[in-house]
Formats: sequence, structure tokens, C-alpha cells
Amino acid sequence: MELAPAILGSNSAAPQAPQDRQLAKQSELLQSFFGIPSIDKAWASPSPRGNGLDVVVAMSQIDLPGNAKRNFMSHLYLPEAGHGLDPATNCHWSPFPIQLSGASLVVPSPSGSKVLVVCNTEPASKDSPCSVKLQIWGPMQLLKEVHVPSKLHGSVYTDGWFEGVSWSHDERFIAYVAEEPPVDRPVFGQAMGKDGQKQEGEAGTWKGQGDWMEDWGECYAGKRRPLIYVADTNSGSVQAVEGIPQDLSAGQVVWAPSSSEGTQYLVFVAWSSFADNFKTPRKLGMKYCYNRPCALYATAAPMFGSHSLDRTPGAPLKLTATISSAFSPRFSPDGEFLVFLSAKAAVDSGAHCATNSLHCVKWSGGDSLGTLPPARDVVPVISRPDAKGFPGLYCSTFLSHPWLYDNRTLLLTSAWRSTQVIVSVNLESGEVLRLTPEDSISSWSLLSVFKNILLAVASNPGSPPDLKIAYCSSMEKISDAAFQWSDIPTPVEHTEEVQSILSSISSRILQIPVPSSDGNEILPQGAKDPFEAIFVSPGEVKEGSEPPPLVLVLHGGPHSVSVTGFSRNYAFLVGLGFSLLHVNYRGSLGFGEEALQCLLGNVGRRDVNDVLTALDVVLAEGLAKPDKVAVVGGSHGGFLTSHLIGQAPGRFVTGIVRNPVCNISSMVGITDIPDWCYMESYGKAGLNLYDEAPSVKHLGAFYQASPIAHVDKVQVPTMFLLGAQDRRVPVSNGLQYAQALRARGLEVKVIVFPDDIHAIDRPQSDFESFVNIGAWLKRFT
Ligand SMILES: CC(=O)N[C@@H](C)C(=O)N[C@@H](C)C(=O)O
Repeated sequence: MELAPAILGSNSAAPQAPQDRQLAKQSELLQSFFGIPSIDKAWASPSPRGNGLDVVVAMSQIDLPGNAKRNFMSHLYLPEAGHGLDPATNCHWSPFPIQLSGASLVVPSPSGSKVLVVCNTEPASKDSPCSVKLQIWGPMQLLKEVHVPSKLHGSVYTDGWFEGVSWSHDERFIAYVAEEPPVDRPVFGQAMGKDGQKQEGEAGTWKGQGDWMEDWGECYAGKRRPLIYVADTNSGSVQAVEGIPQDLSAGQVVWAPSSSEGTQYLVFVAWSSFADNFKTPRKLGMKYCYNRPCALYATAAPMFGSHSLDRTPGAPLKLTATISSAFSPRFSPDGEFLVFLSAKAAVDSGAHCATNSLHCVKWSGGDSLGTLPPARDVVPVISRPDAKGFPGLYCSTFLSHPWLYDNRTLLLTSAWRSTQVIVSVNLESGEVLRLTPEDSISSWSLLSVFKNILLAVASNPGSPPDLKIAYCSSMEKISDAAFQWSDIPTPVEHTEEVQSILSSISSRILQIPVPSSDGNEILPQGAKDPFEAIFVSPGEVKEGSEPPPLVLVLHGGPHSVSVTGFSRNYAFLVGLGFSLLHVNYRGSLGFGEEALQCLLGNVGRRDVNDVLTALDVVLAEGLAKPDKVAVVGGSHGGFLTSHLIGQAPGRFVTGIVRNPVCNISSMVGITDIPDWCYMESYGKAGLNLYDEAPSVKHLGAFYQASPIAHVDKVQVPTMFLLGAQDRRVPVSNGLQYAQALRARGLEVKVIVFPDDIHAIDRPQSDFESFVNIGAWLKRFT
């Protein structure tokens, strides 16, 4: 069944067949879900009006016809915030939001009196050789606009990883991360310049390609090396931070506290182009891969006029030489400590993501910059958490100001089993407190910290994002009990149908015992503890009544996690009448390091058995019927989906895969992360076995671990959603498997999105994926 675009919209005038009408209705419903806005960021500052708080809230909403995201901002006034007044009755929103167009980043200054707006204008035309505009706004006007020439740098990084923008303490300078300028391509042809060089643009000349430029893989195709730049907002001049070695990519820059001699230092993260842990002289893919070694560096800021430092910049100094990974640097507000996150557990084990740790080092003051003393562990990697205890850190960044008023308590958002929570960490004692309610099914995300006030957003499968506020009632002792959360009314309107679906959604977290087939294996205790699955249904499933068809939803990675936060796509599927089971099989983040590591070397077996065990639990509880179960997953989730329809053919009526890993033996030669193929197939031994030219023996092992090895057993129709620009799991992997199914007489439906990468998240592609997933599930369940 092919979906003609004409029947997807709601305005089609032609008469429609019943199934077309049904599809048009489903498409209309999904459009309504796509209209639900997200709350992305918030900045709080003291209001000039008494004890109140002024909050700027950044939101976004999908623009389907424009295939883009609309970004807009609204203002919220909270009178007497933190003084016990109920925000539910006392807050004021501005009457309407203002849309931001052309802004790639918005970063308020620390005092809140100015804001930087970064506009990436690439590709710059020849006539306008400017790649970026930096605008500095005051309360009522544009104070300065800096046009950065393309020959100085390319686009400012806005990827959430290399990205970093930092205002200096006096709010005069801004340090940020942008692509290094392009190298000149060779010019060939007749015309020669006076100096004997060929001149571009003259008749009879053309440009060659020049050398291949290695990039950081998926999401970074064609992106040049990230480097650090500093803009002077007074003069409008911009300078590169010099001395960064050619083999380092730099990002996440912050200003160090001012030293007593007035020297201004920058601290940043740098990643080597050579992946030391895999002993290969190449860049391995960065996206979703925290196992890339990295370190903190410090360097003197560039010289600007009278602010100049009378010294030539040397090579930056490596600050963290004794730890394999250090990122997200933040200084305590009093400048005494530098804290950072580490993914050393991932770098050292080779897993693409693992349990993180938090470290802290006393900052020397910067007067005589030297290697810092070894950092102190504040939050270590947790091997085996208690059933209800802190499972370890699963966060990759902090807010730019993550500090409570005491200068020693750092706040962050982290996965905690199947939810996302806000925790506080005391730098001195290392005590970690969960600040969001334990009995909440919601997932939380911290947006802003101001003195003793926290702003956050919370959502769950039946509840789109809502703003929350908490204030710490005890200024002496910070404890979880000291935080009381209140709702801030968010006046978002939903259609009646969406509202009715949302209010019927019921969700709970199920504890799944490890499969009995594990009984004979020697496993660490943490790998024997129960894992979890999130069961979401269109209303409570009543005993004795017919349960809805069930869709297993499997996350990718595999070291990632499904949390209880709202998803418009999955709410839509529930609205179509399906129950969902998101399985956090062992290997997922949020359950401690032993549980995570037990999957490496066992993919296609341990994860498959965990998913089948979770399904057994749901069937045994009468929440689903065994003949009405489908399975959906992307990437490693697609690997599991295709494994399941092959290894357990009688248990699923259909499988739907998005950019699935179907054949590791062919993936290894074309993916940006061949290391993943080794690590997931061989476990820790993969670190030493890794080879840019895999042997026949390795290729055989990869094949045996892959769904393609079970393709002969598949009996059900399968749908494929593929991104043609995917560098992670190139489209040929899914296509080969689809052709193999077709050749065995099975029904397949394939949609290839020509401009999509691994995530298939461009709005129209995401929409078309899920409208088809809904229709396909309706047809086969
Ligand atoms: C590390 C990684 O990208 N692995 C892929 C095979 C994968 O499963 N990706 C995840 C993150 C995804 O959901 O796309």
C-alpha cells in the first residue's frame, strides 16, 4: 500500500475510499500531535519589580509545510518567586510569544542585561563573504552586529556537543566554537597570475577538489574542524585562539576566573583526530559516541588592543593528563573549583556510551598556569546500584550556570532507570540527592537555576511538557525534602481529540527479572538484577476485557535508554489504539555499569532474550494477546527488531525498522563507527582486535551476530524506513535485508528519505514515517 501525498493532507477534495478516509483521519491526528510545542530552554533573572523573577522561555513547534522547526520565545513573570506564593495563581505570561527567525543560538549574558544572537548565514555567497552574524542586543536595541568573514571562520557550532558559547566575566568578550575556514581548492586552467599562481574565476580556469577532508562522521558530514574564536563586543573584531595543534578539534569553551594579574584564560575540551583507545590514526564517528578520548586544555585568550596580553600565545596546556576523558568544564561561581564530567568508563571499555563520573579540581587562580593536581572523584562510576538507589550519572552536559546559591551544590539532569530526574551533587561530600519526586512517572529536565530557585520541565507519555518551579526552603541544609515543586500553568491548547487521547493514556514501569537462560552464566551481580520496561496503553487494561494490540518499541545504541518523557509519535500510536512496551534491556543506560557492560559481546542474544522475557511478563499479566504483537525499532533497535522476527518468528505479526543494523559484516566497512562493530560483537576484546581491514574470521563473527544470519526464518511482512544520507548505518544495510526478504517471497515496504541522516528526524520525514507506521500496524495487528 503506497501512500499518495494527496490523501495525507486534510484538504483533499477528491472522493476517498474508506481506507483512504481512515488514513486521512490518521494523518490529521498526527498533524495535531505535531502541533504540540516543546519547552527547550529558560533563563531566569531577578525582576526589577520587587522579589519577582523574570523568565524568558524558549519554545519550538514543528512547521510541517515548511519542513522546519519554528523557534519562539515568551516571557513569564513570577512575582515573589521563592517566597511561598503559589505560582499557579500568581504567574503572568506575556500575551503572545515572538518567533525568532534566522537565529541559530541565543545566549544571554551572565547578568541578563544583554543577549547574543548567533545567525549562521552559510552558505555564504561570493558577494557576501560573511558566514556568521553575531548580534548583541540590549534591553531595547541592537547594540552591535559583527559580520564575521568566511575567511576567518565558518558556521558557529550549534550541535550541543562541540558547541560552546561563553561570555567573559566583564561581559565584553564572547568565546565560541566555529568551523575553521575552508582551505583553498586548487585552481587549474590557462590563466596564470602575475606571481605564477593560477587565478580562480578567470576564463579557462576551474577549481579542483583538493585533498579529502576527514570529518567526525554522522551529523558532521562536510563540517570542518571546530576551533575557538573570541569576539570583542566593543570593537566588533574577532580573533582565532591560536596554537591549537592541527590534530585537535576544540569545543565547549568557558572563561576561567580572572587571575589577579589580569590574565584571561580560556578552558576548553579537545579531541584528538587519532582514536588512541582503538590505536587507529583516524577520526571515528562522534555522534552518540562518548568513547572518544578527550581532555581539558587551557590557553590565554587572544589579545585585543589595550586588553592585550603582552605575550605570544603558546600551545594550549593539557589540564587533565591522567584521565582518558574530560568534558563539560564549569567553574564554581567563587572560582575555586573546576568541575567536569568524564566518560572514562566508555573510553576505557570501548562501549560507545557508559556510566559517567564527575570530577573536581582546585583551580590555581590562573596566575601561573600549570598542569593541575590530579582531579578528585566527586561522583564515581556506579557498578551496581541498590534497587532504589542512585544508579550513576547518565548526563553529558550541564547548564551554563548549574549552581545553587551555596556555590558548592551542582544541579544536573540524569537518566535514572526508566525516568529522567534532576539531582544535586555536593562538591565536597559527593552526596547525590534526587530532587524530583520518587513517585512521579514523569521525566524531568532542568532548565534554569537562580539562587535557590529551580525551573524545570516535566512530561510523561500522557502529558506533554509542563513547566515546574521549586525553591529550596532551607538555606542551611540542602536536602531533597527542602525542594517543593509547583506547576507553572502553561496555557497550551490541544484539539479535543488530542486532549481526549492524552487523558486516557495510562503508563507504568514494569520490573523484568533476567531470563532464566542466564542461569548458567557467570555474571556480576549488577547484571542479574531486574531491568525495566515502560508499558503505555490507551486506558487501563481491565481484567477479562480484550487487550489492545501491543507494539514493542526498542531503543537504539544499544547503550541508550527509553525514558518516560512525552513523545508525540508514540502518543499518536496509543491514540490509534495500540499499547506500547518500551524495553530497557540490559545494556541500557541508567541501571549501573555492570548491567550495561554485560551486553558487550552478546548482542543479538542477551538483548533479544531480555526483550522476549519482557514480552512474556506483559502476556502473563494479560496486558496483551500473543497473536497481536508487533515490534518497532531504529538502528540497534532495528537490529533487535529484525533479530526478533528471525529468531522468534511465531511471536510477532510484523516488524518495522528505521535505519536498522542488519548485517554487521557489511556495515563494518562503510560505517563511521567500525569500532562499534568490534565492541558489540566481541566485547572488551574488541579494543585489541580492532582493525581497519577486518579479517575473514572477524567478518564471519560479525555475520553470525547479525539479523541476516536468521533471515531464512522470517515469516512476517516488514516495513523499512531508511535515510539515504545515513553515515552510521548506511542505507545499503537495510536495503540488503529488505531484498533478502523479498527474494524469500515476503511482503516488504520500503521508504527511502533521500535527504535524511541516521535519525530521520526532518519534520516531514518524521511525519511520513509515523503516519506509515500507524497504517502498517493497523493493517497487520
Ligand atoms: C552508537 C550508535 O550510533 N549506534 C547505532 C547502531 C545506534 O543504535 N544508534 C542509536 C543511538 C540510535 O538510536 O540511532
